[in-house]
Amino acid sequence: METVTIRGQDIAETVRAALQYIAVYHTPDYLKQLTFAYEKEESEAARSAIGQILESSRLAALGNRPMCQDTGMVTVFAKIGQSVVVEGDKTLSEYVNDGVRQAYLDEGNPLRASMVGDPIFERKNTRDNTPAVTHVETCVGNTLELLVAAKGGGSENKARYTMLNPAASVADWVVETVAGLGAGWCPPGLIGVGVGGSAEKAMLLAKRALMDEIDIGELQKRGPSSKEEELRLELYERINALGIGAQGLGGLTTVVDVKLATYPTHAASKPVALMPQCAANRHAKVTLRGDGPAYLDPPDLESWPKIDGSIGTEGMLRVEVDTLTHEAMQNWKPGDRLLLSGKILTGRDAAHKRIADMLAKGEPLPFSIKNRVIYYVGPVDPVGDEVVGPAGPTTSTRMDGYTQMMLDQGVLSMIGKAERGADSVHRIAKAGATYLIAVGGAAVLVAKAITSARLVAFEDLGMEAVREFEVKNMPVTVAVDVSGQSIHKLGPARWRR
Ligand SMILES: O=C(O)C[C@H](O)C(=O)O
Repeated sequence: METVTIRGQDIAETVRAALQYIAVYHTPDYLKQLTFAYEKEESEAARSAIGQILESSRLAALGNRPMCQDTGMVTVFAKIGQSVVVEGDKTLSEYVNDGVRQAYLDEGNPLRASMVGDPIFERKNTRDNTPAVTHVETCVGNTLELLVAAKGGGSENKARYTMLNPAASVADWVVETVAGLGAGWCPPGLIGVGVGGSAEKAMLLAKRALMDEIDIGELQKRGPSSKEEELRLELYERINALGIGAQGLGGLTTVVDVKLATYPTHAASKPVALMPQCAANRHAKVTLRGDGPAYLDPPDLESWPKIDGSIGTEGMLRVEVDTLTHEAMQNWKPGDRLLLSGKILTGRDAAHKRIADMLAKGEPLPFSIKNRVIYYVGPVDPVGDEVVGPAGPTTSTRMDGYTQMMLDQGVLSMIGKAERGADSVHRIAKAGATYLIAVGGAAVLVAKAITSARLVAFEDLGMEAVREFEVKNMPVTVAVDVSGQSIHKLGPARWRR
């Protein structure tokens, strides 16, 4: 076979372009299946959440801005032909990292840098989203195939693994595990299941499977032709019957597909990995052939579903957060939809830890939390005339350990996504506070409600710094009310089948 030389800088450029592309455009198969889910959804809350995700996706595509504020950790599956020579003085992974750096620091459409260099101690943001996680496999041939993905932290955090006994049921473990995941992985999405091989192989199988085309609709129509397909259908039905629904609000669709990949394994083993994929389903395949960088064709922007994903403000309670009191929150009930206006503070993982460290040392905080509303968010940097880039909520359970600390500081209400832990719910109710949710995955739409943003503290934390947002009619839903009732318990219980 003829040897082909592929320039390292073409690899970097291909990765750059692919990352910019997938940050902005949902894949057509996901859009199609999500639109189908939207059309058949009977739960009003879940239908509204899906509508907001679809509308936000359209705005992202039209405005060339990221569909989600979490623009992900880059994962690349590279398949390199044995007759390929990579020209340059760096490794393939280093060229991939060059592409990541260029994509995330793009001036026209900067993506959010989420990677921290040292995962245990300092956890300092690398500021350019490097490094990527690159898996390289060789094959016979003279092309380089790159499967480029950018996976959000919320769904990656819900990856699970087990070693089953050989006779145990894969389906039962998967369904039970999904039932216990909560909504931090931002359903409706996909579940990838990898079975077999060794422990690490099963994880890779599950992740790689997520990037196969969404085809459950066709599979349902034509019927299964293998045991694997039967298992996919069973999982799809059983997971959706759990009633978790969009954002965990309770509804008909929790997964838009279930992907399965298998590999031979040891007679004593049955490794099973479960990998959720959030609504920001971002991946693309590009092939380099030695004739320059590979680019993806721009999608037809007319092909985005024209649904009424706008927030119908009818029946929604307008709330002025600057004058909000405990008494005013007494009448809020789980599921109530509010439009917030006024000034809210932002803060997420690193800011909460910084606050805790300062309080432990007896240091004064550089801002007051008393009677404030805090939004768990790490926004994308703004461009042009934006005041802030896409700014959807992050998973609130990670802040559960700080709930009492924030309540002691006088916080009135917290905004995030997904359920709170039982202990947090109890503490929130005891303090007469509340917990609200915005729609994860509708980051562009949420950002439209933010009219100004200013840095308040902890600038060194990058996207995790504390900011003050002025919002106008920011749509949120009451998730935990002052009596400790939770929409994430009530909703799924109602829609479980
Ligand atoms: O980091 C974020 O902004 C969100 C994160 O992906 C999450 O879902 O919790």
